[in-house]
Amino acid sequence: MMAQLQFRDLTLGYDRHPAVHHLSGDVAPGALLAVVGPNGAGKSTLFRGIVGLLKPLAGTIAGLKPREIAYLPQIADIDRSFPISVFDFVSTGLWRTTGIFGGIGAAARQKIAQAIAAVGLTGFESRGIGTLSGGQMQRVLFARVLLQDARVIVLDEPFNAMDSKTSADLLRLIEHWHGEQRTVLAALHDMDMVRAHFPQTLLLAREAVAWGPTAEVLTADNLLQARRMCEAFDDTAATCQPQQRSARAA
Ligand SMILES: Nc1ncnc2c1ncn2[C@@H]1O[C@H](COP(=O)(O)OP(=O)(O)OP(=O)(O)O)[C@@H](O)[C@H]1O
Repeated sequence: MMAQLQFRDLTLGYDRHPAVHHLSGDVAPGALLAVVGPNGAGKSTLFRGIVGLLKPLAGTIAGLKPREIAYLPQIADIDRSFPISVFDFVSTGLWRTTGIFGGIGAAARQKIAQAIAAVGLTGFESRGIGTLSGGQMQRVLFARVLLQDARVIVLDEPFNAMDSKTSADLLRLIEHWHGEQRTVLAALHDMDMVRAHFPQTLLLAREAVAWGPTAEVLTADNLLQARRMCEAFDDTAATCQPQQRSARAA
């Protein structure tokens, strides 16, 4: 089956400084893939590349177009001072079908209400997003993803600072998406959760340390190697020139 996402010698970064380096691999349709690694390993950077917020410095990402992918950014990346209600924020999940200035009809309103209900926030529709707790805001982000109805879903630390009830509720939603054969990628730090619920794992430390079945990836050796590689990585290094790359591969 055709891969849903294909990375080929992908380098992503900022101001010509690589943050994800020479990543190659395929994400199969229906995969439930955890992306793990120490702080600064490049997980968010990879996700920004997948959803088109960052252009590759080198290499390629092929497969679905960014607008076909639903993205849950890290909660810290959301400007919650923006005066928008829960209902209106969740409704932006329909932009792909309605356009930014498209009207919202009765059927769409019902879908939005259903998405808000599915994450347990009925009654919060007219609240400003700035008045929500962190866990409530995370549920709002999930409702927006739900509404996008995308084949590929990319979740950046979806369980950050969340109580166990909220985590369990949202994990059920992810498992439901997996049951519907959607492809889900999630950046996570909780290795017990990854081992229990995510069949595939990519361990990242600027480069891929290991990628495959979770039990084979999350070994003590691989985790130690990932930590060492992140600590040793030179944040100020420039992107490799093509001739340097082929010399490395030789
Ligand atoms: N907007 C940016 N401008 C410059 N450098 C950035 C930017 N965003 C991230 N970086 C750098 O890119 C590297 C990878 O960061 P990234 O946020 O992708 O890591 P991460 O694995 O998601 O980390 P964490 O687990 O802490 O969220 C880090 O060295 C970081 O400082």
